[in-house]
Amino acid sequence: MTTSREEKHEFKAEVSALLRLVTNSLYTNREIFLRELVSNASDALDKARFQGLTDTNLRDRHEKAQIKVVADHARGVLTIEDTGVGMTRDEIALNLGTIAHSGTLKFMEQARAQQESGQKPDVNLIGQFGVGFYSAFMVADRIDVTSLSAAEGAEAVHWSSTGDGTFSVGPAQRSTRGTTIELHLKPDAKEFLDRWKIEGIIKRYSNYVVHPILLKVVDDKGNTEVDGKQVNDATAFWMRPTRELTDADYNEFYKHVMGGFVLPGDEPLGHLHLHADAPIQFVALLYIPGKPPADLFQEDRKALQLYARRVVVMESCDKLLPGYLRFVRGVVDSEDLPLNVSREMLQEHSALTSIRRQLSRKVLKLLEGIAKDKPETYEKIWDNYGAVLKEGIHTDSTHHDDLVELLRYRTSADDKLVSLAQYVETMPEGQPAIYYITGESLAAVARSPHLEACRARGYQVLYMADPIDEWVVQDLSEYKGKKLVSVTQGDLDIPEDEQHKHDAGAIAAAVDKSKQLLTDKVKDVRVSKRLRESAACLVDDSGGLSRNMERILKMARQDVPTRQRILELNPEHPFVQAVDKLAREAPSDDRLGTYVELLYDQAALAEGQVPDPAGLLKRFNSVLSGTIKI
Ligand SMILES: Nc1ncnc2c1ncn2[C@@H]1O[C@H](COP(=O)(O)OP(=O)(O)OP(=O)(O)O)[C@@H](O)[C@H]1O
Repeated sequence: MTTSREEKHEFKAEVSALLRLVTNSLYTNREIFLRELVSNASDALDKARFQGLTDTNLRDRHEKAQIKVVADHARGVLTIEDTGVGMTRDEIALNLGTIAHSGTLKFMEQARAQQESGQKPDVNLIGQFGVGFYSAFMVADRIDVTSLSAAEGAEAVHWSSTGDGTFSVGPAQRSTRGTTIELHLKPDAKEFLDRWKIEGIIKRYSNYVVHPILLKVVDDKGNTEVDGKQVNDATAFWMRPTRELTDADYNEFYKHVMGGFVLPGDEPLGHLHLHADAPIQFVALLYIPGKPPADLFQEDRKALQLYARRVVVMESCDKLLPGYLRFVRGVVDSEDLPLNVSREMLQEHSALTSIRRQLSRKVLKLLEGIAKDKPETYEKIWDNYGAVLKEGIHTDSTHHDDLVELLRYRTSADDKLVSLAQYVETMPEGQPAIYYITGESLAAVARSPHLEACRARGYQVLYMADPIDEWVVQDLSEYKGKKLVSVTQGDLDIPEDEQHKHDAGAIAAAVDKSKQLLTDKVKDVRVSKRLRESAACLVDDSGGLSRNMERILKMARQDVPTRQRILELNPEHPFVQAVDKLAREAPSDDRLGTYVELLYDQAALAEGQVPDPAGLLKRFNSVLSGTIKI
């Protein structure tokens, strides 16, 4: 709805809080405000270009796409102007007064957490949270926005605020579509009128913006000093031939892809620059980010940018790579995509499927190459994205074998990551299977008694501590003819060494007594082949859900029944032997109940669980008091 009156509005509470933070406490890196406003202008130009392809009624359809930055020393005003889609009255009040998405809150949470831990809130990442516009209040004590929407019939609108909790919206004069943002610079921010400073900032942060950024400078007497000098490159970086580009160039463009800024030390761990001709013609420039993007596990995460002949057609297109490669960021530009269709139709276009097929293969090849030639870099990739990549084992049967070769695990041998190929190569002679253990964390699996027999035989056990590993092992029953065997499930079939050979009836009395006394706690009791030092452990049946899987499903609020487990006793353990002796010689001795319970307690404790702490203490003390002789 349009109205000719000037109206005052209050910012939504979270915007006010954000503004207080931005205007009062952040004085490092103030220059990023320009990057944010230029990026908004560029987005608005992209939108206009895209809408103009299908909407013949769009205002100023053939208007030249450009961004103008005007430094007016006489007025003390810095202006950023674009010929983009503009905003209607309703849009301006919504976009610059409330928050259409949850970005502000997330940004505030992060800033607050930084403040609480004694750090300065990092304003640099403000753009990643979708609240970049407000960063302009770091340098301006008043902002005037004039905009004319490209929509048919829209009227020009003026927005103004001093960032103090309110803003006003009213009519304006403007004849061509686009947006002008006037920053009335604070007395201590006049440096942002300096020509060289502005050029430096634009080159640093916005060089790869594909629209020309033109600079005009007016001196303090009102004379034009510079008129319309183009400051940025304004070329599509990805169209340049690979042979002309250096690693430094690629790293620069990486910053652009990541939204203009990356944290210190965040250099891409690899990149892929692909010029493909058949069956679809496209160029892709993809990066493996040095630091995991914050939205990696969010539904609305960013994906690759899709261009059709240098025009952005989708800011974030998740059809170009499978979900398990979602950490890859970059640009895809195709000659073969129709420009004059809706976004929905584009999403379903067959060219995307073909591009996705090629990109998936190439990214996996890139990873394979890094794993082979730069194992240390690959370890970083694995630590950052291994849990995401593993999803592919379960979801992508086409690339199953390639993905299996990319798997890395820490093992019971040491802290190094190994591939399955390395594991098999270094297996001692006679080792019949590949052993693994799944659990809640690396620390938890490392102290598990289930590893004892494998350790004693010199067999490495793969540590699987990501929830997704439970699905991986379901889809990977064997590798190079060797079965993958869980050390926590089933009757572990490890060849026994001479020293530890014992017959199944070795501790028959202890086993029988435990079965009898623990009927409501365990499904069965048996002699263990996997224990060497510990007295007892709990194992799962072979097949069926593992204990860890049960835990994961319960955390995901799925209704899974708790299955009873099997208690295994170590026939070489003195406590087990003592219980066995007592059970044979005095089967009705009252103490047997306590001892057998204690065996069960130990097994549960080894897994970090104490089902009955009070009972455990009582049992513990009754045994201790019996042993201390004064
Ligand atoms: N120059 C402009 N032309 C048209 N719309 C604009 C312009 N500047 C801002 N807007 C609108 O205001 C909204 C809020 O801008 P803001 O910079 O705060 O966040 P954002 O642009 O959504 O996030 P990000 O900067 O991370 O892309 C934008 O999404 C856009 O709709």
